[in-house]
Amino acid sequence: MITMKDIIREGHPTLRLVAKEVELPLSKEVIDLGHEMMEFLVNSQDPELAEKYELRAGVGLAAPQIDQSIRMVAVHIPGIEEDSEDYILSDVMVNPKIVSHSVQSSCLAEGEGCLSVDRDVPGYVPRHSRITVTYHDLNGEKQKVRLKNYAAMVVQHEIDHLNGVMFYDRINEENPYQLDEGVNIIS
Ligand SMILES: CNC(=O)c1cccc(C)c1Nc1nc(N2CCN(c3ccccc3Cl)CC2)nc(N2CSC[C@H]2C(=O)NC)n1
Ligand code: NI
Repeated sequence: MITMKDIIREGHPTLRLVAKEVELPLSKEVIDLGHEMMEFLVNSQDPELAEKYELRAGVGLAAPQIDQSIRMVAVHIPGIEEDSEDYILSDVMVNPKIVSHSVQSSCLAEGEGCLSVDRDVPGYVPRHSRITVTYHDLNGEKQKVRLKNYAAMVVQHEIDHLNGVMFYDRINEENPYQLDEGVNIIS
């Protein structure tokens, strides 16, 4: 199982690489890795398991974060309602591609955190408010999803990892809480 020791931290060169496209059909190794990445997110959100294995909670994980420079991310985004079993989005995305996006931008009101960044980096991270993403799932099926709000922020954060981009690259250096005209804040 993946634990925090498998997650590389900022400064590790792999985080700044452009990850390679995954060959189709998917190999057993890639499929197994995808399931392990999803298992990490599920475990990290379970209070007992997170404590037992000292996992930091996350809703997204990109393969480069476990030093595998391939284009695969896992997202496991719970509904906001307490203890609701339904998830806004839970899937492993192979070769995810943003095929269209809104002109409008949004950012998370509380900023962003990253499992590869062991410090608090305050500031708004402006991203596309809405995105349409195509990807292959672990069954090799082509998927197309339209995302907005929190899920759209998370998926863009993870796709950034596939292009060597860290969330703080997008924070305005002069004024981290700079808000351009029309940027929507998601709380
Ligand atoms: C600096 N301020 C902040 O971090 C921040 C501060 C407040 C609110 C938000 C909303 C913030 N922002 C932020 N909060 C999250 N979590 C909220 C808590 N949650 C979680 C925690 C415990 C159990 C189950 C779960 Cl579900 C895990 C996920 N996650 C991300 N990101 C950025 S996109 C990828 C995603 C990620 O997984 N990061 C590790 N950002
Ligand atoms: Ni991250």
